Amino acid sequence: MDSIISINGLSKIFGHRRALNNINLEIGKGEFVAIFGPNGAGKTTLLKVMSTIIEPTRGTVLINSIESKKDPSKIRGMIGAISHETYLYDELTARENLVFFSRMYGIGKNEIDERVEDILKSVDLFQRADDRTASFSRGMKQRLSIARAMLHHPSILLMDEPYTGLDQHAAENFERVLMNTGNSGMTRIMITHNIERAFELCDRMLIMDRGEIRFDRSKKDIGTVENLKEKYLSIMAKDTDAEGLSNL
Ligand SMILES: Nc1ncnc2c1ncn2[C@@H]1O[C@H](COP(=O)(O)OP(=O)(O)OP(=O)(O)O)[C@@H](O)[C@H]1O
Repeated sequence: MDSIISINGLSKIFGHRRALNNINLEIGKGEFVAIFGPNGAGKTTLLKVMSTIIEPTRGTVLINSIESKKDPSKIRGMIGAISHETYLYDELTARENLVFFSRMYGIGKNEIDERVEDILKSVDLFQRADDRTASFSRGMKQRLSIARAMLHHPSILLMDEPYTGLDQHAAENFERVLMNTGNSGMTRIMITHNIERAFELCDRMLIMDRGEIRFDRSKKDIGTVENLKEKYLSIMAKDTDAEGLSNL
């Protein structure tokens, strides 16, 4: 496998709490990976270490063969991130938000207008480009935050519970936009409690518990979403402290 992310012996300890325990993980270019697990399993910490927001206590993360600790700003340039927080400015229009972030990403002045227009079209918000973000629905804001995360053409997209607050229709729109992003061979990793939707979208499923990866299989090998749910439940049954069953 041609790895774009290579994680070796990764641990993160906060005070006396071990959030990640000796994680080893290879993710191939263009893969779409789902990460499941109960609250406190370490999912967000893993994504934050990948995106250089948090430094590991031990171990290494290589992105495109570059060690993240050695060149965090280069790593950030390769990564786009989406979470349930949109990180948009409500008082600015959609276009103004994207122009602002383009400048932050250091995109050349004469490229910005065209890039912003193209990306607004790809997330179906071109008609609303000059409306204030405050007037947008949760789903529209989430699509605008995909646009923000994609402005600098990242090779990796990290998503932390992107479905939060989206209704069925908004979730479908979000997925359509997300699937369009796969055309460029972008690698995508998504934390979610939504096993059904993730099983449809992703090609590889990880289950984390207590800072460890307890399950890692391709969708093809798992076969059906019922098999995945069964596996999830059997892992959680062994962990009496685990939460998250109600989210199934
Ligand atoms: N900044 C921090 N300081 C101290 N402890 C932290 C910090 N961030 C995370 N932790 C702890 O690390 C563990 C893993 O947290 P993390 O947020 O990665 O879990 P998660 O799997 O993303 O959970 P959730 O599904 O609730 O978002 C938890 O016990 C959490 O309390």
